[in-house]
Amino acid sequence: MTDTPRRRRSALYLPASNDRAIAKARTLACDVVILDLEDSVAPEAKEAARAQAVTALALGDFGDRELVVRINALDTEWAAADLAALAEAPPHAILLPKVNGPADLAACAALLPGDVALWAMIETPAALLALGQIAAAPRLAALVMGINDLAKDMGMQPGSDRLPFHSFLATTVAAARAHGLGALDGVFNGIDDAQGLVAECAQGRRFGFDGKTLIHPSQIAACNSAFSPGTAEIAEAEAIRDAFALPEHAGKGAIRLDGRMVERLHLAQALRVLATVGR
Ligand SMILES: CC(C)(COP(=O)(O)OP(=O)(O)OC[C@H]1O[C@@H](n2cnc3c(N)ncnc32)[C@H](O)[C@@H]1OP(=O)(O)O)[C@@H](O)C(=O)NCCC(=O)NCCSC(=O)C[C@H](O)C(=O)O
Ligand SMILES: [Mg+2]
Repeated sequence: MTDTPRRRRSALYLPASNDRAIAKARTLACDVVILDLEDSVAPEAKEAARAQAVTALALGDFGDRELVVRINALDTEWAAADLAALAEAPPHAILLPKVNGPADLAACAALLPGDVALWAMIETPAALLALGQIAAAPRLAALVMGINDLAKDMGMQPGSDRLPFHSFLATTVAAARAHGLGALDGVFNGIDDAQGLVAECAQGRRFGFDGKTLIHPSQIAACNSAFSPGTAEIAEAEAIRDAFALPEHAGKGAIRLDGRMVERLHLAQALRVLATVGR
């Protein structure tokens, strides 16, 4: 199987109130642009930000980048107007913050234009307890970690290894995989900490995320690199593909390759890696 899901290595948030950032996003190497109407926009700028998001979407020119708008939470005074405005210029997906359970997603989906997907932020304690039901919601296409809000609501101190979050990172990826959804890791707040970013991207990849949400253009290159297969991974995938293609391995489920067992599930994984790099 060589299905190639959409690449979502790097998803850059930007306040929709910031027109310079919107213009810049059209030139950046991120896979996803998330126009934020929520926490990065001050209450007094909410209406202007919404109007700027609609204008940006109508103008387009974002190339292949997937366009997502994070609206305000459903229990705020702004959410209904956000959804109504986006019906005029629909993005690829709407990201709903502060999701507590599947009812929030159903309420949002009922107001969405037909072909717009729904993404859910996993950033409340209630969402962690309802992950399975959230992930099963109709029209949902991706789960996005919200580490800052989780840390706030749970009184947690993430630390550089994010140890208190490990179980949540793993169960979020499990919920996404069980329902065929994308899974994006949370943001790294240290804009000037390049080493810390590299480490956290690598950690997110080990947990199985497709990519990471970002807050600054300077974070994109490291993130794209961390969530792309490296030279060794590509070479290994080619070796597995080539080994299973040998006549002596025809019809075998498991073979020996370089001193270890390789099964057809590894072949499927290898073919997916190769598909992402067009081989
Ligand atoms: C964090 C920032 C406020 C830093 O801003 P600033 O110091 O002004 O940035 P620079 O001077 O370094 O900017 C240089 C140029 O790059 C553009 N820029 C900056 N950030 C972005 C961006 N995110 N996207 C596109 N372009 C960007 C600037 O406009 C400058 O351009 P130019 O003037 O033309 O040279 C700022 O980076 C920022 O606002 N970042 C995004 C913040 C955000 O969206 N936050 C919400 C998401 S995070 C979150 O909520 C996570 C989750 O919910 C949770 O709970 O964890
Ligand atoms: Mg948040």
